[in-house]
Amino acid sequence: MSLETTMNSDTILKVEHLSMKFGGLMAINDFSFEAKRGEITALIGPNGAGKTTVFNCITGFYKPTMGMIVLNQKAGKQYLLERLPDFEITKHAKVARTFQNIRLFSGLTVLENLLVAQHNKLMVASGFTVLGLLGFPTYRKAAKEAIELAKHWLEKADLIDRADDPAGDLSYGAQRRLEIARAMCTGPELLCLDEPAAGLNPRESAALNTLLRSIRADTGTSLLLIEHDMSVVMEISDHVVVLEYGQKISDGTPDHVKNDPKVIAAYLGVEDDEVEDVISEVESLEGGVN
Ligand SMILES: Nc1ncnc2c1ncn2[C@@H]1O[C@H](COP(=O)(O)OP(=O)(O)OP(=O)(O)O)[C@@H](O)[C@H]1O
Repeated sequence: MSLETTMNSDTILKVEHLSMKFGGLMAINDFSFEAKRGEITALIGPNGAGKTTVFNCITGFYKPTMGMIVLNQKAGKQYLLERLPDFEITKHAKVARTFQNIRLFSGLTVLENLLVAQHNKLMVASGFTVLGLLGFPTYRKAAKEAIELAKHWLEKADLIDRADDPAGDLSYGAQRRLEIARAMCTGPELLCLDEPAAGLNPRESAALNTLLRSIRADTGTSLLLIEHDMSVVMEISDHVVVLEYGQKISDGTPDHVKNDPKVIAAYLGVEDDEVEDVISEVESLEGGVN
């Protein structure tokens, strides 16, 4: 489903008045934010704040109780994601995602995982017939291009030397990069990453940051990530949105959010009326250190 509305072309994603209710629990309550094209936007917040629920609404795994989610493609075509089934969100709106738990085909090789991701393209080239098996020229050309694209992303993810190894043999950090490479092979306009740094050691975390930065620099893909690792968030994000109990409590640059009293209070778990005390304590500690 597509529509034409006036929207700033710099905006890739606009979430408006999103609410999601599970029985009596209001997991997301009137949440709005925008992600800019070509930027890395991070969605952060304490455990249970509603981050994964927002992701699931954007990627079609949940249908929100209320609200609108507009995906604004580079060419100007817009999609109301809350009305689309998940496979159309991937295929037409060009939103790809990774999961908190790695979901690779562990028995297939690293390269094969990236070719499976391009299955749709190859099926079209085969005319949905046995032409592929018979080596029809259009299919051969598409298959060659698919391998080239896979190799490109294996280079970017620093996995080219492991192309023929089973994906299950890779280290945890390498599997995370493979998942991202696989998502990039689908040519997404928006890539949603659910805790990409979870469980990574500092070296793997640095390799992940390099990959995400190169995606931002070299492709038109915008990134939206949920992340608990603040060093990753503060280092690579252009824009940070903070959720607490399903509501937005802060929105801005990493520096703005880091110094926002509401965010400090949310992470320290203090009540609103204690925020000022916490801030002055933090400031006096900072004064002491400097
Ligand atoms: N399918 C569901 N059914 C019922 N409640 C749910 C469901 N999914 C999430 N919730 C509830 O919604 C709230 C938000 O959960 P969510 O997983 O979105 O938070 P989160 O910020 O991603 O947390 P974490 O950082 O721990 O992953 C929680 O109270 C959770 O228990």
